[in-house]
Amino acid sequence: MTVIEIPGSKSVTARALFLAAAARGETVLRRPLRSDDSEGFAEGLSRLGYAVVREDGDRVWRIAGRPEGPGEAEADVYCRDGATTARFLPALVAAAPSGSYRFDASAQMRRRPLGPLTRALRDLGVDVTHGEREGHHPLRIDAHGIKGGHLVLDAGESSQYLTALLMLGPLTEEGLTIDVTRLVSAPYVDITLAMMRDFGVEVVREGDRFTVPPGGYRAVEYAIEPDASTASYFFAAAALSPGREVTVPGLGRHALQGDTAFVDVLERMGAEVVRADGATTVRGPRRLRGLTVNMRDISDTMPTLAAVAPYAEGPVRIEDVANTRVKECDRLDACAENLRALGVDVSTGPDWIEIRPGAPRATEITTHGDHRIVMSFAVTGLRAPGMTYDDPGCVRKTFPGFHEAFAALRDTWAAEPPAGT
Ligand SMILES: O=C(O)C1=C[C@@H](OP(=O)(O)O)[C@@H](O)[C@H](O)C1
Ligand SMILES: C=C(OP(=O)(O)O)C(=O)O
Repeated sequence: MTVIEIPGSKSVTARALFLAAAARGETVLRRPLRSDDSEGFAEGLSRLGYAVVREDGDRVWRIAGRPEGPGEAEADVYCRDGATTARFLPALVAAAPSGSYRFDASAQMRRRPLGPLTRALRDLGVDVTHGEREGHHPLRIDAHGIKGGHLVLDAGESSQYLTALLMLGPLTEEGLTIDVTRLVSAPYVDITLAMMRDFGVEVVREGDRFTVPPGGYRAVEYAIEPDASTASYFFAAAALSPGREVTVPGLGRHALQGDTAFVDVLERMGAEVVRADGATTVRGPRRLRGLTVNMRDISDTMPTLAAVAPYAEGPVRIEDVANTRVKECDRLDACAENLRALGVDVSTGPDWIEIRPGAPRATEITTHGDHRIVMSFAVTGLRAPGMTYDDPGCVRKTFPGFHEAFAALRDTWAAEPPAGT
């Protein structure tokens, strides 16, 4: 059995930072993610005048909440590549009684949309000015408090618009009612609702309507669980390796993150999965089956599945993942491009990809600066040694130590025969 310690969840860390910043009192976060995305979020908070103090070798972050709003009346915030930073922080400052805040992001993040969110903020009376292109970074928020009210939101492109508005709700005078017309990545909204509850706010959900009461958050002590999307590479590595087992502590059957359901997909393909209270284990089968799977809820793990798919005995068809085209890169195209370069037969449509069985030959992976493309094809590389990447360092977005951790797993397995052989 190989035990892998996975760094903290990006999504949980970003929400915890938002909620802590807005809460009454001091929040203590244990085991936050330390990566480019979460550092960018914390840096953004510091720029806005919220204090994030690091302790215990950076394993604990203390945040002094400011329910009254940012400490700075004006600030420039650079959101790097992080969509949680680029979409959540404008919502955090929008309810401030006054202030002018400018946001910008990397070229990659500038290409990604946030129009439905900024339109909703305008509907609430916030002054939003887009710098170059409507619905994209850079942008400026001129805040003068938000009364609250009713919104209709299309979150069919990204659930992060809804998360941002839900977390903003308690900071408005009268609260918010949000009717959602479309929603992708729904389990991320469940994370938001569960964490808002932990910080003292109960959102009422009736079908597609979310009612958020006013009143603000309270500070708490909060332990961040390991990142389930990051864990997918290690679970996939086990699934590709007959007789090998990977156990991830801290991600058990009650985990918050929807991406834990990636192991259900591996199970359908033939892997053995054990879901305990405090850990999940995946054991590699002799053979992997092909399948057709809808990944709308867990689309960050689409590239992980695409990268192991050639080793299944039948075709793997992944459906309902149109929004992976507006992530760090167009992930459907990037997966297809790299699989073809490996010699694998692939087809794609507007919202699907189908991968036929093959025998990948190592190549240089074209990453498009996307951490998930690197980490996914590293898994393919377990059976096609010699893989290289045009930008291996882009893993820093969510897991700066990925290459070392993955090499350690490979070395451990190389040194000992698998169980049952
Ligand atoms: O809210 C979040 O933390 C996230 C929501 C998802 O995005 P979309 O809702 O844009 O699919 C996911 O892909 C992203 O990595 C993190
Ligand atoms: C899509 C992702 O990130 P984000 O949208 O938070 O930038 C991701 O981490 O795969």
